[in-house]
Amino acid sequence: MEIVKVTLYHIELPLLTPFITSYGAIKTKAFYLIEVENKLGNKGYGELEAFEIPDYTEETRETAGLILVNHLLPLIKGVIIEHPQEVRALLAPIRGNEMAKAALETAIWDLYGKEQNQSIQHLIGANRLRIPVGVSIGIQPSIEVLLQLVEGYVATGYQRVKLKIKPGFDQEPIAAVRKAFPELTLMADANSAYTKEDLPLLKALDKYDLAMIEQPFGFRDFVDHAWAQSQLKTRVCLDENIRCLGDVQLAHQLGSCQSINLKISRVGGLQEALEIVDYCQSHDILVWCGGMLEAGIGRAFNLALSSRDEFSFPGDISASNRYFAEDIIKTTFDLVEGEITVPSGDGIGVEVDWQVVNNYCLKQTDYVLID
Ligand SMILES: O=C(O)CCC(=O)c1ccccc1C(=O)O
Ligand SMILES: [Mg+2]
Repeated sequence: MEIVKVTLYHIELPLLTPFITSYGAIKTKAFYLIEVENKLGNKGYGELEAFEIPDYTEETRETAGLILVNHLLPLIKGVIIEHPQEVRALLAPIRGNEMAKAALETAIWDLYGKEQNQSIQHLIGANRLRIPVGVSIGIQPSIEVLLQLVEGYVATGYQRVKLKIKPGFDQEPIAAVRKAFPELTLMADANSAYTKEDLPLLKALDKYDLAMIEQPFGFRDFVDHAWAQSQLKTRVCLDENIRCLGDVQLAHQLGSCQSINLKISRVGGLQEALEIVDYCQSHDILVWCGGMLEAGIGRAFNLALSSRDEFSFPGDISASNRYFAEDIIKTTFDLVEGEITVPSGDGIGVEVDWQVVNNYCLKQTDYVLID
């Protein structure tokens, strides 16, 4: 295939409730929907998931959009792409900027799947029809509110609950949720809110039988995480500082974690994600699918990836109605007995709902890649 046109749709979908982490609050899902078009006029879609503020990783929607347009598109202009696996090497001259790369790469996977009349799920060697999922819960104003929320999600069928924590909101909420739900698969995510000095605090969480604690320390740290993992009973999971397979290898060799939160966007695309899955499988690392509050296209990619057999631990892939009143695709992802059905149509297997896109699109820009 040859990509002859790329369109970016700047979309802002309101979130039903703000999502609050140790570092800030997200009130709307602002992103680019990216459309790639081949010579026949066939189209593929991806999402650029970088947030508005560079407080999760360094990229923002705005910087990633600029990198995509000014530096990535020229690298694919005029290139015949036989398989989406080739895209990563084409984009390699540009350092970092994983979310910009993932947006383009996933859109090309979708287009390739449509050209071949095959689902992404099938293309990546996965075949599970439904996958068990979990929910990630932001920091709440009180323990009572948190308990009510957890109760609601558990009653709805979510098979695992992740609680956001920060200094001052850790022991109490975890103790309370564990007491109310003794059997629940429960974990905590600190989004880098702690330092080495806080180890006693983290050690005190060992008694709550957490499945893991995600990213307690700095977003570029491997050494302190290794030290923490050696002191803790609870598994350490890394999120923010895993940007490529090499980071997973480094973490494994140093003993920085026993689990990886894998996000397609944070590692630069589906191909890198698949190689990370293989490495984790052969090195006894528990790999599971994380989330970026994805809208429908990104969520569909997460479902496809999670339908690989290696994903036994329920990921952060909630149903559409956990975040959105309206989504940009024609189907919704519903929770049925704690599971969500993986899309099976060609490519990513879901159709863009243009009426919704038009309602929430702030700006559309076309880039023509032929002279
Ligand atoms: O439901 C989701 O999409 C995952 C939510 C989540 O935990 C998260 C959301 C925004 C930024 C970072 C994170 C994270 O995994 O740390
Ligand atoms: Mg996280």
